Amino acid sequence: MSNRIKNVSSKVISNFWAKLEQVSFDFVFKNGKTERLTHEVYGKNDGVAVLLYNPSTKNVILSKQFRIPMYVAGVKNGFSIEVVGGAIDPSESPETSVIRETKEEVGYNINQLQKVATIFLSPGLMKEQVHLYVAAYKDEDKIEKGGGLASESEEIEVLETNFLDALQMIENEEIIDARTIMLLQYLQIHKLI
Ligand SMILES: Nc1nc2c(ncn2[C@@H]2O[C@H](COP(=O)(O)OP(=O)(O)O[C@H]3O[C@H](CO)[C@@H](O)[C@H](O)[C@@H]3O)[C@@H](O)[C@H]2O)c(=O)[nH]1
Ligand SMILES: [Mg+2]
Repeated sequence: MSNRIKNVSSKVISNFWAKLEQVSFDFVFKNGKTERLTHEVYGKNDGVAVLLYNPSTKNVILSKQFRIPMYVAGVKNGFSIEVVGGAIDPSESPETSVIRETKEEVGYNINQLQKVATIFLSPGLMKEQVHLYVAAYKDEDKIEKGGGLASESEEIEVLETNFLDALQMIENEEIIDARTIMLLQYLQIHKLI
């Protein structure tokens, strides 16, 4: 069963924000037959996402922003309710990236991160791995307005939401981002809030 993938080559189709490659490879099927396949692979740096939760007030911090892929899919006018997250800068560790994204997007200063999982969001298309975290916060940790970076044309609305209301938003399909659903359910399963 070893060495079933041979002669891998890649052609860059687009390299705008992230890279779209056409990857060709010989795939040896279980019956021993080899076929040359070409698949598209998309991705940039790996990503992070974090759900902030306040054990005292039972609130979580979510964000709302425009997502063009969602708009193109004809869903929710493109506005998505999500956890904090984004692409890791090349010089950063995942943890440093979470702390920076949290400040930029929602204005909180967090330091205690709890790792939940590393996931592929769409393994048939994307090579990006996303490192998921939860982090407890207090009201005093709010140090900036948040809202995203104007220099990157980000416009992020910060939503401080009761945890049970957030779970209800999964039920009624107001929240449809996979990372956000996973992390809300993680809090619920582990009774962290
Ligand atoms: N996605 C994307 N973003 C772009 C593009 N051009 C500019 N941007 C800008 O680049 C910034 C990316 O912000 P981040 O917070 O780093 O990323 P994100 O959009 O929140 O997260 C998305 O990408 C992550 C990294 O790949 C993913 O981890 C995450 O799941 C999500 O798809 C945003 O300001 C966005 O407007 C583009 O072609 N595509
Ligand atoms: Mg982001």
